[in-house]
Amino acid sequence: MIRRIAVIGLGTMGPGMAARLARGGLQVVAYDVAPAAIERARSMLSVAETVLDSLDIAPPPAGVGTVRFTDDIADAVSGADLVIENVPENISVKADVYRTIDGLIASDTIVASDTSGIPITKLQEHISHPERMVGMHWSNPPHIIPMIEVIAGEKTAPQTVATIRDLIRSIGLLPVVVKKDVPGFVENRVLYALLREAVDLVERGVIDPEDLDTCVSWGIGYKIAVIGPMALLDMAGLDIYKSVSSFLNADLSNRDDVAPMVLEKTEASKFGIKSGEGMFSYTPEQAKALQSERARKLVAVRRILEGRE
Ligand SMILES: NC(=O)C1=CN([C@@H]2O[C@H](COP(=O)(O)OP(=O)(O)OC[C@H]3O[C@@H](n4cnc5c(N)ncnc54)[C@H](O)[C@@H]3O)[C@@H](O)[C@H]2O)C=CC1
Ligand SMILES: Cc1ncc(C=O)c(C(=O)O)c1O
Repeated sequence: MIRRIAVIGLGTMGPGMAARLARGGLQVVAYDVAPAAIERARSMLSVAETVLDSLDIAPPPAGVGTVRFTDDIADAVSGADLVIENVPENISVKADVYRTIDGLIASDTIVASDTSGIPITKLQEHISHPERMVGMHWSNPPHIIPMIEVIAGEKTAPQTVATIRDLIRSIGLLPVVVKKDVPGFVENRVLYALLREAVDLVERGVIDPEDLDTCVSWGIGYKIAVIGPMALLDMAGLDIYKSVSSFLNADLSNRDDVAPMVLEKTEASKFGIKSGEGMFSYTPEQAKALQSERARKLVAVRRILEGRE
């Protein structure tokens, strides 16, 4: 039974995840190596709680469902039934965390990674009880998107997968168990196929970035929220898909390295909203306004999709 959860790493993903778990009645202890990240996470927590209210996700009874922040990793993980690791997407950074917590947790504590796509089998090499390690891949923003992928590595015990799947269900979220530990799992394989083509089209001057977003959001995104890709094939007709894919697949980007446009921007520390500039530019005020506007729209769409409006 999972009651107490340690969330390790409070950057983009950690705070919303902590808020959503607490709303599900779990006792969360949240830790980051950077004091500034802890401070930022504290303020993000109340923003996420307001969004959870607008999704009508009822608060748990008083006394359960709390988030406590700590700057001590031993304090964070001691007594935890589940540790969710949310540190940067880098095997050696993640391995350091696993090594640090290895001696601090019980042998049956589950260690989940929110990795975007590092195979769980690789991460398991760095922990002494690999049967208790599992992928638990949330989607950003984690307090709003209900789907979470659950991935077993080669050494993950089936019971570990079942426990995490049941936990996700028990707090009203939607687990999807991925059957093979492939890089990127399923969500990011699909997303990165789309992003590779989108970046390539902008880089080749086929379309401007703003128009690319209009085309994809209104042409594909809006539709795909209602009709998934497999159902869409049937709606369009497999005969049409066969004809178009027979000439188009060979023309799609098959780049197997990072696009120069992305390398150029990241080398200039243009990471997107978090640094004020990426594909577009953002003042701090614009970034804040954009975040609440996006949350408001995602909540409205989700309420409709769930048949609550
Ligand atoms: N950004 C996204 O949209 C998504 C990211 N992910 C995955 O979640 C993980 C975290 O991603 P983000 O939150 O975006 O990263 P981030 O870079 O925004 O935050 C990472 C946090 O980890 C902290 N950190 C670094 N080393 C640490 C350590 N040894 N102990 C404790 N904290 C440490 C950093 O101070 C930072 O606050 C990555 O594996 C990423 O691929 C998964 C889903 C979506
Ligand atoms: C660009 C990008 N990369 C990874 C992830 C998740 O792992 C996301 C997301 O959840 O939105 C993303 O947008």
